[in-house]
Amino acid sequence: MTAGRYTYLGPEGTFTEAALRTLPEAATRELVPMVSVPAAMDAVRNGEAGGALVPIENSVEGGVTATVDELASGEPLLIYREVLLPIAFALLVRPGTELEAIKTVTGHPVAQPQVRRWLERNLPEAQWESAASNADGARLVQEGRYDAAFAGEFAAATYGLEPLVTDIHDAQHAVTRFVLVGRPSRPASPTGADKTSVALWLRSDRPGALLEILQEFAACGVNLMRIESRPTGEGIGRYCFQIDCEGHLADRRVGEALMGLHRLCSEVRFLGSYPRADGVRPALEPGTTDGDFVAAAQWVHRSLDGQPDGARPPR
Ligand SMILES: O=C(O)C(=O)Cc1ccccc1
Repeated sequence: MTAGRYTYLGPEGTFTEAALRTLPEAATRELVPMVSVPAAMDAVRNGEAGGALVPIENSVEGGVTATVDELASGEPLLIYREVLLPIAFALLVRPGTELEAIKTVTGHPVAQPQVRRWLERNLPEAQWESAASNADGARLVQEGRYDAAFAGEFAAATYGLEPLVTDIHDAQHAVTRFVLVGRPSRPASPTGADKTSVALWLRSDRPGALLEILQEFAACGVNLMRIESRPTGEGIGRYCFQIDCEGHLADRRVGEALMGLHRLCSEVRFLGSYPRADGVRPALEPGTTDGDFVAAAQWVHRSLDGQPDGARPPR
């Protein structure tokens, strides 16, 4: 039963797997590790899996480009959930390896900026090589390709390694955000603490084009949580923007802002409205509640019907 299957960035022992296992429904699903983010997402596109968990951004390094680009291209997928996971790395080695013997280290490219200072201080001569994921780095150490890998301490047992150093993180409170994507269908109902993601392409390259987009959010009182630009591959200066904002598409202020984007952009791809992992409810600006938008629309209709509001003194 493929709908019950969830893929994730593998192999076994990634932070992504740890994040996936925090979801209650993971206990009843078949969890299938994939070799890359695109492979995990394509399995959903072609119906082999009902969902995929992939890393999307990190509080130190920013966007995970493979995920950001996959969401903007190919068959559309929607985000249904997000998971936040605090990240601390362990330096995993084959049993008996000592720190002085380490000449090569590996890990996911997003891991490197999170351990850079630790490496400079403790292994200044070691050569870094990127792996497809942190657990894949651990697998490569097991195979003898590298001397050490930065990964979750929990990955050690899976690959017959031992944690030589634990709790490595240059920045305190480093957090990675993961998203559960599925084929497009109705977004989950609003919870009051939601987030909405879109990808957009500007209609033309002219002064103020991006400002016009941002003004739509500002005018509707919608707070932005992430904005990222990615090259489209169509030439220097051609960008796709991805934006996360507070609120659900069903919230009037969000719907109005996105309608503005639809008018202004050559393309807007809705990437989902889903509950915020931190459960934080937005602080609304005066005049931006659902009731305010409904009252404004009713006022327009009353005016068109020849029933203006009660006599107000002219200003
Ligand atoms: O899930 C993993 O282990 C990954 O390789 C992706 C990643 C990279 C850095 C921090 C968290 C997740």
